[in-house]
Amino acid sequence: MPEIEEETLETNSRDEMLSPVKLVRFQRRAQRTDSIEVLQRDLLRLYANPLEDFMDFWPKNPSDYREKMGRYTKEVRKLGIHLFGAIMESLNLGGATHLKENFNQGMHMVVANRYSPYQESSNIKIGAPPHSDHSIITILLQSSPGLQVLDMADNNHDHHNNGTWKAIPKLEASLQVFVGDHLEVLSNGIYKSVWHRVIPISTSNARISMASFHNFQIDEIVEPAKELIDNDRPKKFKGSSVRDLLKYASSQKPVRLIDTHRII
Ligand SMILES: O=C(O)CCC(=O)C(=O)O
Ligand SMILES: [Fe+2]
Repeated sequence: MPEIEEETLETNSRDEMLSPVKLVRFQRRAQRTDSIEVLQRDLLRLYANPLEDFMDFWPKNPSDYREKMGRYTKEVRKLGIHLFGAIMESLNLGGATHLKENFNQGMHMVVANRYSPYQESSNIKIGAPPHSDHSIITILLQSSPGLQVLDMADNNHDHHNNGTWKAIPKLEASLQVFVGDHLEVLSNGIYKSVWHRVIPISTSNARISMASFHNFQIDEIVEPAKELIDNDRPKKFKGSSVRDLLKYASSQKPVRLIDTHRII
């Protein structure tokens, strides 16, 4: 059976999930069609909204880390807010100020992933197993290729075992934006979250990526917007919070929590 091992090296909060800094060696057994392998990466997770509440907990080394990371998270957050506004407009929810307010006050989690060079001889492979993100949107910066998304074009979205993996190229000076599970819920299934993975890479350099997860607040229940529910499109999901999604993710079930919350 799949299982997860997380080694927490540093933690700082009474609410474990909101611990402002967490350095983790993340290992997960991934079931491939013909074998089981252990996938590993190192990650540093930081919270970044409100920035002034969290920045004091961030690493101090190198000495310009907080300043540079602070600048990046501020800019990426502005972009997230801008994109969320555009997405709301695309759903004819431009006037739903409570949703924008929820997003503005929401959780911004930044995860820096390090995939060390992959050694042919090791039985531990370096990568990230197939998953979708818990976020509303994720904005990703990557140093080198390795990321793949599942093309669901001719596939029922409930079944992530089928479909074709497509490599995402690394484009210079660009960011990638992913739809996460909570946008699928909020949009009542109009936007679909992206199933993705990082395949073991065999370069001599480490691969670094920085994922910014934009969410509502951790205990805010996300439900399909009532404006998007009608006879033709009945309510598709029950509500869930980010905390629910994060807790469930660590239990490593093969389906997404939101799929267990499907009403139709
Ligand atoms: O490293 C990447 O490119 C993606 C990482 C990822 O999917 C995640 O942190 O959720
Ligand atoms: Fe991801």
